[in-house]
Amino acid sequence: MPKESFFINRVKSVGYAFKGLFLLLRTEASIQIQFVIAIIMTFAGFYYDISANEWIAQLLAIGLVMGIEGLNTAVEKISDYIQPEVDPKIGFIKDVSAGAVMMVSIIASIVGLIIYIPKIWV
Ligand SMILES: Nc1ncnc2c1ncn2[C@@H]1O[C@H](COP(=O)(O)OP(=O)(O)OP(=O)(O)O)[C@@H](O)[C@H]1O
Repeated sequence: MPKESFFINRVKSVGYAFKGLFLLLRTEASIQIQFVIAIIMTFAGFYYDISANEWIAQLLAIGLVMGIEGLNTAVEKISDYIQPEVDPKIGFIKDVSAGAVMMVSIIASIVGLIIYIPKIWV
């Protein structure tokens, strides 16, 4: 494949990915809620003047939760597309996908507690 076409294809892929990001933010309530929480936590980070390492942990936690939520949304959409009827296998697939979001959300909450509890209560 010629180099130019490879480069143009990469640029197009980035464009599609941004389109997906805006679609998630515009249409998915769970992502919208997480986005609002991310903004609140960013303000909290500046207010409590958290360290560089704490910013890294917080940003990774936010990115992980929202990224996995995006994949969970994709799993839900594929599931509804391939099987609109009630189906225990689809139920299992959706449950484990939601479980992945829950797993990173619990860890992200713990990261938040580790960062902010000493700043708020000490
Ligand atoms: N086709 C189906 N067959 C069996 N169980 C299903 C099916 N669709 C959904 N479920 C069950 O309902 C739960 C919620 O599914 P749903 O697709 O509404 O997800 P949600 O988390 O409510 O999504 P949303 O982000 O759209 O609010 C699933 O985790 C699963 O247990």
